[in-house]
Amino acid sequence: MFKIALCQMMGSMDKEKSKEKAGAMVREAAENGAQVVALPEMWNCPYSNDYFRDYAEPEDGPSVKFLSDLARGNDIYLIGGSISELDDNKVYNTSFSFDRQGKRIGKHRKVHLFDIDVKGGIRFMESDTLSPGDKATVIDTEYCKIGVAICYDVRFPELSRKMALAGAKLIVLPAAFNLTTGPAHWDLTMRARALDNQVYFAAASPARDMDGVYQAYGSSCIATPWGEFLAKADEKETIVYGDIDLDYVEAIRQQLPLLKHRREEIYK
Ligand SMILES: O=C(O)CCC(=O)C(=O)O
Repeated sequence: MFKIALCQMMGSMDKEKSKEKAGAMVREAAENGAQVVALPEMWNCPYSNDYFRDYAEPEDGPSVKFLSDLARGNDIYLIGGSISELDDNKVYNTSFSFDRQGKRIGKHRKVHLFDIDVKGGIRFMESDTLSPGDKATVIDTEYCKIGVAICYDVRFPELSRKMALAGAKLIVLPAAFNLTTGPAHWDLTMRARALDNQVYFAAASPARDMDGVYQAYGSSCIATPWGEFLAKADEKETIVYGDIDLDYVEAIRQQLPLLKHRREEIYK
């Protein structure tokens, strides 16, 4: 059993201000007993193609160092949301993870870029500025294996399934849905990924800023392996907490052996 905290923080155009906010929320979560803490997608960069390149940093840049210090200083595992990462003149939407000593234990580049055009709703073309990652990410912690994916990645069940088959009992998703697809699909998708993989599924969103360049849906949440919500935020700045019970994962997997009943030979 361990406690996870999702920091639903209000972003800012000012990177230093975002760092201060992230630092304060992670500290508060650790003081409240969280052993694993997650930040949202693009927590230090406005979520817009206009800004990704300007705010991008290399993996040895100050934001990654800041996250490592935050993990070590608070003695927690940190899933560092995602930041805009610059590598070889390409920009990625990347999540870095750290152990209690601040050692980097994971790096996930968003695999599925958010290119959609919903009539009367939202058009967004991440691929105008971002490049995709090319692998699934599962990190090792003293509690269990944790899968890490980013936002739109959640819509591709194969990725979560791959992480579950690689041993993940918890999947953490830094995410920033919007006011069109959020109300329609957020709850359903998070619960479905938890249910069909019999994992805890924890999604960390930014708080909603109606004056910002992007209005996030908020609703950071933790779904159980039974497909229910254990905790869920509204759209305001807050920290969402939940106890991850690994015995419960095993119990559900025994009682309803979905993962065992798979017929891979038929799906190929
Ligand atoms: O899938 C969606 O509806 C939202 C995805 C998104 O906002 C993202 O990938 O950043």
